[in-house]
Amino acid sequence: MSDAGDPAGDLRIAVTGAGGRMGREVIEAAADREAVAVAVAVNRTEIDPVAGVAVNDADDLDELLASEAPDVLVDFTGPDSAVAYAEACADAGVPLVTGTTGFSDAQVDSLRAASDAVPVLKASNFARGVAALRRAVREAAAALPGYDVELTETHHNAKRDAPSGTAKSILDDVEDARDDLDERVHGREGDAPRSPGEVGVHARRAGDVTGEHEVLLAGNRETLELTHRAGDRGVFAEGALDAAAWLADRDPGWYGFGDVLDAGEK
Ligand SMILES: NC(=O)C1=CN([C@@H]2O[C@H](COP(=O)(O)OP(=O)(O)OC[C@H]3O[C@@H](n4cnc5c(N)ncnc54)[C@H](OP(=O)(O)O)[C@@H]3O)[C@@H](O)[C@H]2O)C=CC1
Ligand SMILES: O=C(O)C1=N[C@H](C(=O)O)C[C@H](O)C1
Repeated sequence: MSDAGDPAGDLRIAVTGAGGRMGREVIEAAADREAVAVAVAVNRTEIDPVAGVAVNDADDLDELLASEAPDVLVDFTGPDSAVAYAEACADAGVPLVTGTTGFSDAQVDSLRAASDAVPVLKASNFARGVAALRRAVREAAAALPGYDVELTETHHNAKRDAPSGTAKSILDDVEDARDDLDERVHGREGDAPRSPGEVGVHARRAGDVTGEHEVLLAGNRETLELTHRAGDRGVFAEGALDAAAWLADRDPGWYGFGDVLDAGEK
């Protein structure tokens, strides 16, 4: 399907949401990468080829997974479709990498159910810098007991879910590191004094900002700010392809991007 060809030995990926911001980025990153070929690309609505790759109707995904047998499917779509695609992967025996965010707890349970049949890797952020930010935040939160913590994320004006998936992952990290913090307060208005157990969460949507996450830790006479800024979506696409290459040969189970980084593999 890809003009780049499909030589034996290549990692053959399927891409859902091929017409989306991230789907396009993944296809373009695959075209730039040796030994990765796009075997299947689908989109919900009809679109022109992306980077020379023909894009099929997402309704035909089951058939395409059966006929093309890709090594792994890379999904950046929306929560409902990601769950449906996970079920398709489980039926077809195709490992799944999903970077989609905004899932409900029940939807995460559905993804986990698929991981009984195939390897499933879910990550709210495929930037290596965000993985480092999360480690730094865990360490700082544990090292600064009693300090107030506030998280601010900024994204482009077309982002649907708020707060971002990355913000929620960071908040989980903070709460793991600090037992005394257990109340997420989303913005403040009116008479809203801060209580000790809260973590403030602020979601900004503006222009074409790719994605920024800032964690502020403040005591009475000092502040610490830890910030990650994504320069472009290529950083996420590269991480997702690294994850796809790592996941293709794994046993069924539930994985995160940290597993890829811990293994030290590209
Ligand atoms: N983990 C990470 O590192 C990153 C995660 N993301 C996440 O990836 C997801 C996609 O982001 P982005 O590419 O910016 O979004 P876009 O809106 O640009 O693209 C979404 C794509 O998914 C498709 N889609 C959406 N809903 C459905 C549905 N119900 N059924 C079938 N197809 C659907 C759209 O199809 P159509 O063209 O028909 O609308 C489109 O192709 C978001 O959840 C975002 O938060 C984003 C960046 C990095
Ligand atoms: O929708 C986006 O754009 C992004 N979504 C992810 C998230 O929700 O955390 C990751 C990144 O920040 C970009």
